[in-house]
Amino acid sequence: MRLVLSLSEDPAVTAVERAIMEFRSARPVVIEGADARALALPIEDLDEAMAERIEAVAAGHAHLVLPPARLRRLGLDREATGSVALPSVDRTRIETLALKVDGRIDAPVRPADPVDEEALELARLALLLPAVIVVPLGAGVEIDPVLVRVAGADIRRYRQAKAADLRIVSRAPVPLDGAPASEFVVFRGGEGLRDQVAVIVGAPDLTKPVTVRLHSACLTGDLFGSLKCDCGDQLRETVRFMGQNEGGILLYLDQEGRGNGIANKIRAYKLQSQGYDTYDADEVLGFEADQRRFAFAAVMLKALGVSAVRVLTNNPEKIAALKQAGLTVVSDHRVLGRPTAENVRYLASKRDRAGHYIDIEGLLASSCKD
Ligand SMILES: Nc1nc2c(ncn2[C@@H]2O[C@H](COP(=O)(O)OP(=O)(O)OP(=O)(O)O)[C@@H](O)[C@H]2O)c(=O)[nH]1
Ligand SMILES: [Zn+2]
Repeated sequence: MRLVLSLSEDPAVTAVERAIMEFRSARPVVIEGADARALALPIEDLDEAMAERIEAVAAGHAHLVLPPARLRRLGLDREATGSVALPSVDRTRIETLALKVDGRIDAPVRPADPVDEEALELARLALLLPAVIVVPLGAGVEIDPVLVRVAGADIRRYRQAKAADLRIVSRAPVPLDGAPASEFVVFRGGEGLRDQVAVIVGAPDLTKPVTVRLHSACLTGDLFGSLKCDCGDQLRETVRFMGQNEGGILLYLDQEGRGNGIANKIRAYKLQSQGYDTYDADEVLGFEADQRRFAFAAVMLKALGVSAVRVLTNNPEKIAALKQAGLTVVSDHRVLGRPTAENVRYLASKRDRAGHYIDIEGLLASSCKD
């Protein structure tokens, strides 16, 4: 007997979510493109045994897919994803090409196929290093045991499809220091099915522009008071400001490490300890300057009944994203942390390389007076 249980969710989305989980577990998946199929495996956690097994299937036809940021670091002038042939699945060579600071390109770089791009997107969605081994599969070739299969087109559509798919799963009052009348509202869904939190401070009047902040999670700064960034100060200053004024909504977004994940942020911190600045360190790892998308944050605000906002941020991208999503941005205001010996270079990089509105000289002058 065969029973059919039709899943309420979109099967295309389900397939991508299964594939993300396989990637996070260091298992390969099969990506089915319009006219090609390929086996794809992230390079993170590639052990000798898996390398040998991939080698047996690849028979010399594997290639390593690298994003443009990494190719630039390898000395190429490129704006597009590329792939390098792997005559053998050699872990040391793969690591050098994908990760090492002194890596240099040692073979021709071919333009990426659509399947290559989709494999890389899957690695990013899984918060892994953006570097993937791809083995084209000829027509009729089947792999045993059966691997998770996913359509490349579904991977491409996933982020956008999930951005608006958020629902409230729980809410309760949580009195905060300086803002006793606060409520936590937890949303679930979006990219990666993470939990995203809206903290409603006080009782903002939703018929007027509401003070809001989109705050990307920073475990090191928010929780441990790391001196490397300004996040903890910004978080607490926002709550204090909202508590003392007409209230507001703080979105605490699960976007650790500018969306790269905590593991990649700590990899980047290691590079920073060797002298790279915040954006160069990310580039060594293959990440473009900022991976974050903020459209889903606007969806959360709208779900809470907000239509016009005053934004607390120094980041022009956040302001643009809220406008793009159809919210009325009435004004934007700076929210500044304390400058420290350890974070001043980080702040300067954000100002100089990402156009953040940070008056470092003013900050330093005012912190000297204190
Ligand atoms: N990859 C990477 N992420 C970092 C680094 N330092 C801090 N972050 C992350 O950067 C993000 C900063 O978030 P926010 O404070 O919301 O954003 P912002 O872009 O600085 O904008 P505003 O604070 O609103 O002006 C957090 O996710 C941090 O974890 C770093 O050196 N590398
Ligand atoms: Zn931080």
